[in-house]
Amino acid sequence: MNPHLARLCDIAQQPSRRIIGLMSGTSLDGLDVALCRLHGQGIATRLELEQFATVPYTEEVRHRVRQVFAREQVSLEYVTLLHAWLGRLHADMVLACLRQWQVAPTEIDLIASHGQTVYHAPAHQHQLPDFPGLNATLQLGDADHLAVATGIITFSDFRQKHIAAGGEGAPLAAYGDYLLLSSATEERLLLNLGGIANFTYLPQTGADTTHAFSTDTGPGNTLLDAAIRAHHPTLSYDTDGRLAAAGQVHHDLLDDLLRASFFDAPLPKTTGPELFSPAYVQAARHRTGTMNLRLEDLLATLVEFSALGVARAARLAFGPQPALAVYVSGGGAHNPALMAALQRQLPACSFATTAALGIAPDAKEAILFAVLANEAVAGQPVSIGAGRQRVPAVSMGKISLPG
Ligand SMILES: Nc1ncnc2c1ncn2[C@@H]1O[C@H](COP(=O)(O)OP(=O)(O)OP(=O)(O)O)[C@@H](O)[C@H]1O
Ligand SMILES: CC(=O)N[C@H]1[C@@H]2OC[C@@H](O2)[C@@H](O)[C@@H]1O[C@H](C)C(=O)O
Repeated sequence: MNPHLARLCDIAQQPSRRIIGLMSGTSLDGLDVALCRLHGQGIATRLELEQFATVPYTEEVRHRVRQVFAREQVSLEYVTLLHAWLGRLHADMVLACLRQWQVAPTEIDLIASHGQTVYHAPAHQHQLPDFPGLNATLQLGDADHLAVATGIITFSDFRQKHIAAGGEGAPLAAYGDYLLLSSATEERLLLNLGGIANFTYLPQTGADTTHAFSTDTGPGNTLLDAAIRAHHPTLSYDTDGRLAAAGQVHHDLLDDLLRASFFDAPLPKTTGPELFSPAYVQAARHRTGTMNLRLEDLLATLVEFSALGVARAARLAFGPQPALAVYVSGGGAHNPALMAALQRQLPACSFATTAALGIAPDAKEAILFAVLANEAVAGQPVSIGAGRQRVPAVSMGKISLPG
């Protein structure tokens, strides 16, 4: 037997595994690296987050990713090179973290690498007649580079199996959220405010997965970050939402932003910066004569837009006045202007961060991919939701062996 496969069998039979989860999302802020110890599998999974770091992307990395990110037309040569280059970059970042944490690569069982999303194309969004009904998504950063450079067996490209089995490739959060955070005593909404916002609904049913689901809701931080970058190229975000808090919502612009059919489409659904782009905001500003809006007012309007996206999805799912315990994760949890807008839009909900449930809000998405790899080696495929909201029961991730 290939010794790496023998090692994988051993790893699958261990009572606990040390898995590094990697996530680099739509904000292009950096690579999230979560060193997790996962005990058991399935609904009995228990997480210890041993270490976490966000290794920032330099301006050069961001520039390179933006050459292809969410663009319909790109150089195929550039995409090809970026795939290998990001794989190596992520490997170097992991090795640097391990050195800093004084952990040898041989002490790690697996890496679970999400890769860098560069294009997300659910059928409802691309509507291309050549590919009717086809969902597709592309993450770059080939995992063979991670496996070879670190010597650690690496799982990657998790989204493709979800699509192959009938999903849109996202959000995958439902699986990990269900395994780590479902409760028999509380109905929960786990809201992630990344570049794109999404939530997972976990009914108060403990092990019954029939009514759980996750969906994207629209923009999270992506339009806010783009707006501030256009005015202050050296800033990557509106720190603590200070500028947004000093602005006024422009209601005509807000109404225009809400025109996208995405907001009325049934749940669950996914989206990305392909739709919610600076060009989308520019078009709405042209139509509403708000090209000269103060930055503060633009940010206040975009904050309200993100919050309304979440509220609309919650109302579609739970009726006019959702009353749920909401636990927030992702970078938007650090933006008080966004959190205040959410509380205004969903007054009957209570808000806390996932820290209240023992999950560091900035680490949650990277942890989710570690959980998916843990399930792929040691678990059973779990079916979540029912009807349209059902997500396929599959194990996800492709395997890269180090040699
Ligand atoms: N102190 C802060 N004040 C305001 N916003 C903040 C703060 N800290 C982080 N953010 C926001 O969070 C963003 C990063 O969020 P996160 O890392 O969750 O995104 P991501 O993982 O790239 O996105 P996605 O979940 O869509 O893949 C930043 O770009 C910024 O907009
Ligand atoms: C295609 C893609 O990378 N989608 C991301 C993105 O970031 C947030 C939202 O859009 C979510 O659908 C997804 O990530 C999380 C981790 C998910 O799959 O649950």
